[in-house]
Amino acid sequence: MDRVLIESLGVDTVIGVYAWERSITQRLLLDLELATDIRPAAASDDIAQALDYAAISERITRFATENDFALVETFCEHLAATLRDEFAIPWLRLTVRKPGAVPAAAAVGVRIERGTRAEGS
Ligand SMILES: Nc1nc2c(c(=O)[nH]1)N=C([C@H](O)[C@@H](O)CO)CN2
Repeated sequence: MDRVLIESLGVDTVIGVYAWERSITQRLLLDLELATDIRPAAASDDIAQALDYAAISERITRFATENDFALVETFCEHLAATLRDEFAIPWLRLTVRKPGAVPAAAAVGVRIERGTRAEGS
């Protein structure tokens, strides 16, 4: 299956398990691979036939502002379900990094895959 990509999307959200994290926003960096068949979009040259990465990026930004989870895991799981449901995405890989959470690391985070990949993809 083909993929639409969104890389290093920055969003600001309330996220964290500690008390000091509950009253600030922190930046998360997201990478997404979204399975889709690009051939209908390519054949028609019509955005209506495409998985619109701009619309999905806007939805992710809104999701981040509307939620205030403790764990990165919870953010990931709920975001993956929201995107799969609203954009009819059969399979996705989502990586969420929290830069600065562990000062000695460039970033820490979580990667999940949800849904069913087409045969051989
Ligand atoms: N697996 C996880 N471990 C930790 C998380 C998390 O969301 N998932 N969060 C924290 C704290 O909020 C940390 O980011 C503050 O620096 C610690 N471990």
